[in-house]
Amino acid sequence: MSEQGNSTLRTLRRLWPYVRPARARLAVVFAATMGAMLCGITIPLVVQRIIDGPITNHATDQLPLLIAGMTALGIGEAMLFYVRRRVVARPAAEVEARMRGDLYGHLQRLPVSFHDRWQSGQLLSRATNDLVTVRRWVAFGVVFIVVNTLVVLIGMSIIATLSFHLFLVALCCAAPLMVISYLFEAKFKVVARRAQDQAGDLTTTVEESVLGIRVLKAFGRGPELAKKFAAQARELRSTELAKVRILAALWAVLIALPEVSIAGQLAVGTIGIANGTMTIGTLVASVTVTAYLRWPVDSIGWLLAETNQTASAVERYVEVIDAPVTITSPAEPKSLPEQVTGHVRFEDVHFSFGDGKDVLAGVDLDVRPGETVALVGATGSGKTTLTALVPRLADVTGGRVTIDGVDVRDLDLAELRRVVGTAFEEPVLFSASVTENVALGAPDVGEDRVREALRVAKAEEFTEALPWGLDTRIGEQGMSLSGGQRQRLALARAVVGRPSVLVLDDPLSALDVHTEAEVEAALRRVLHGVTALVVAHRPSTVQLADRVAMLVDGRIAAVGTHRHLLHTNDEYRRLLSTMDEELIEEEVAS
Ligand SMILES: Nc1ncnc2c1ncn2[C@@H]1O[C@H](COP(=O)(O)OP(=O)(O)OP(=O)(O)O)[C@@H](O)[C@H]1O
Repeated sequence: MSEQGNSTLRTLRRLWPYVRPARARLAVVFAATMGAMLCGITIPLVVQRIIDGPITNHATDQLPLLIAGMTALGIGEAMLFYVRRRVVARPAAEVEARMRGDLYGHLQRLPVSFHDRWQSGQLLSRATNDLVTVRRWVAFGVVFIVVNTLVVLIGMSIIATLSFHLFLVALCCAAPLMVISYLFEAKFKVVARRAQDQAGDLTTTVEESVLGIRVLKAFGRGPELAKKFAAQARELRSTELAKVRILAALWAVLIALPEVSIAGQLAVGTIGIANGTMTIGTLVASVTVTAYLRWPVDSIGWLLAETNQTASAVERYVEVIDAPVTITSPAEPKSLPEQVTGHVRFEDVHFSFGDGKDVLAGVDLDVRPGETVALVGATGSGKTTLTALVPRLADVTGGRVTIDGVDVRDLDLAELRRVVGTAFEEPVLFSASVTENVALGAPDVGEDRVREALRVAKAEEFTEALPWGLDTRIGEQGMSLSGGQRQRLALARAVVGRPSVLVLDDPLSALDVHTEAEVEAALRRVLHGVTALVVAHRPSTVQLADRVAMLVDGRIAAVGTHRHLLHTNDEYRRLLSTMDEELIEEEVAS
């Protein structure tokens, strides 16, 4: 078998764990399909008996039996095809569902760094289009490629037993089929993979433009993105057309070959009948078998296409499913003390995104229990990266982060994330009720705890005023809520599990003065009694903190109270001046 064919088989073998549980029912499908095809291909032999018997001999005594046999074969074929159709749907759908479930679970376990690298449209197309291709192949492709190949072999054997000369004619037409299929497979696989990747890119563009519709409208960039979409769609169309061209050429040959075979057999058979070396029944049976083989032969082209397309789909699937889950719970996790104080320490912490550049180059920071430390630094200085290390959204590449003296990597992930509450710069909300969105922070809490969290985050009033109160389904991305409302819901989510440590990545970002005041008030309450590390882009956030840590060149350049740093540190003053000139002047004057 060709290298290409080998790699296709190797790839398809990855389906086995998913197909295994459905193997009994798939075996029934195979048996029913094979049985149906065998019934069909046996009918010409009965025709031969009728022609060479009752018709040639003008004797009808055997006719009822032969007609009954033929009818039984026809009914058997129909019933077995019925069984195939009835049985096949469920195992194929189960294979698809299991694969999709695994993919989804794996995507959840994969680290944030994986999702940073992969376009969501590519992941989406793998979870949808590619798995539909797999289901179709399991239900249809794999069954018929095996059954039809066997039927072609059986058909050829029948022709061989009928007449060696007719068999030679049929074989001469079958040989080019093998060569063409071989050439076709290599070519089609490349184009099929390209089409699937391009479909993924197209999905990404659609997804990005839907999610970013406000930005696109605000900046009038819709037409530009439409152009990008049209270009990608054109590219995909031309790849699809290339696929069609390859298939069309193959089909032309596959359709022509049986016709040539029938013509050749009629020529050779007629000479045989004239010479008395062949019966009419033999020729009719051979031609009928060849005609019956038309569908199995014709179908081989697109079944190979489907097989290649499925191999590409599986290849794309395993690219994701084989991606290593690098952030996991240790085999023997350590425990935190019963009363967690929330003492967070960064000890000589280094971090690199794998490009050889240290974003964090030896960070030492001690956040005492119950203290709020604001993290400031120039844009791109690594503030978000530093905060991500506490709940292990990323792992340090050097040094360690500890909570109450225990390295976060030694803790069970579920326990760590129970202890550490997180809110991000972009307060993502899901298309679910207010309660469900908040309870995402601690799934096993009851409604009273959700209400308490909403109260703390100053979100109770507006959520209760929603049409169905806390049961109101808030739109995708929380679009039906204002920025300040979304921020407060994200804060409620961060505190609902009563964490000992809070990590907040710029919770006042992109708010207007009015909503900023509301969220700030919420923050004051949220921060009370927990250890908090808060990324600050605004002087107002800085003022909420007990101390401020300034990140410069991957290290903490200064730590102290806001007032102290303001009076003693030029760089801090410079940094803050980029945030709010007026506020600094007021402070310095006082
Ligand atoms: N996934 C990534 N891969 C490679 N580099 C990254 C990645 N994410 C961030 N960086 C780089 O790491 C550096 C620190 O980024 P980070 O987001 O932590 O900065 P920040 O201080 O939070 O910035 P800002 O104040 O603008 O939010 C930046 O130079 C950024 O370009």
